[in-house]
Amino acid sequence: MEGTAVAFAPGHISGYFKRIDGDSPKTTGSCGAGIVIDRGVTASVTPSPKTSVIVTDRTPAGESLISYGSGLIEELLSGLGVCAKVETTSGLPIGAGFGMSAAAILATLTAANAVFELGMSAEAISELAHETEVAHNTGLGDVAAASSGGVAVRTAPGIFGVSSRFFPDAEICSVTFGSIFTPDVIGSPEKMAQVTAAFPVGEPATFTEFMMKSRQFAEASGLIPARIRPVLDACDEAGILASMTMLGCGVFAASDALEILSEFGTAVPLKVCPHGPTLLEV
Ligand SMILES: Nc1ncnc2c1ncn2[C@@H]1O[C@H](COP(=O)(O)OP(=O)(O)OP(=O)(O)O)[C@@H](O)[C@H]1O
Ligand SMILES: CC(C)(CO)[C@@H](O)C(=O)[O-]
Repeated sequence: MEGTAVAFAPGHISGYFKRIDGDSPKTTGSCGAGIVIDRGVTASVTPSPKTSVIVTDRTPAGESLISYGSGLIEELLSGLGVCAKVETTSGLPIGAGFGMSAAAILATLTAANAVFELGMSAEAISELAHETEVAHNTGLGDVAAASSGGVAVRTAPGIFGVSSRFFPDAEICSVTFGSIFTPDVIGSPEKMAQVTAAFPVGEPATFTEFMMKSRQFAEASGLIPARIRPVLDACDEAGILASMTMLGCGVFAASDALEILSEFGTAVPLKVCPHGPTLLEV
């Protein structure tokens, strides 16, 4: 095997969710809804005698090397029986509620599938990506959502749980102050009980309904960090719908809230991504 394959997978902002435990990682996941966003992870995969992973981010705040090595990606490749030099570049900070782990897995698998000619279908890639996320507690519903585009509503766990997708031409804006370690939250039965109790009734049919349900959920979930309260207040005052990025210390707002969010940190304009993982180069 020779050459390099490069793939992109979109990130995902989860607005609300509840954990559903099945009898295997395949049937475990979450219900909820979130936005598949146009920033995500680009992965380049080059066959090599030994696996190595370089994780970088190229976010609006600048570019930095995050780590040499990623247990998640190394385990994934070893499970496929291949060795490669992998470079992942995240367009948004890792751990901040933008679903970068799911995007990294989906992008790496899409590129590895091409360069090693593994013959996996898009469905098989999503299935393996979802099982990997759940097994590592790094996400529950991000893979199901980011396997395609739009605002994704999930009514069952796993990759077949998306009941609807809609594609608003919305200006979205986000600001983040750092990470919340996902495994600490989704691995805690106490936190998950409060999250489940906060799950909103009914499914959103419009972007406005999605934003309202997300905020209602965030308030009732007990997950809102004090650090983001002034940002939510400023959006409320300006009549802009906003909520917390699940699971990160950040806010996402509907409409062009760049000016307001920029008062608090580096604000990022985002769009709804119309597609899932894409092969860019092979
Ligand atoms: N771009 C990446 N490349 C390689 N590994 C990654 C990448 N992003 C995340 N990971 C791995 O996933 C682990 C957990 O990430 P985490 O789930 O907190 O991030 P996230 O998916 O961006 O956040 P969230 O689930 O809140 O949206 C990280 O510690 C890292 O090992
Ligand atoms: C658990 C979660 C909020 C973490 O990103 C997400 O995977 C989801 O919505 O299930």
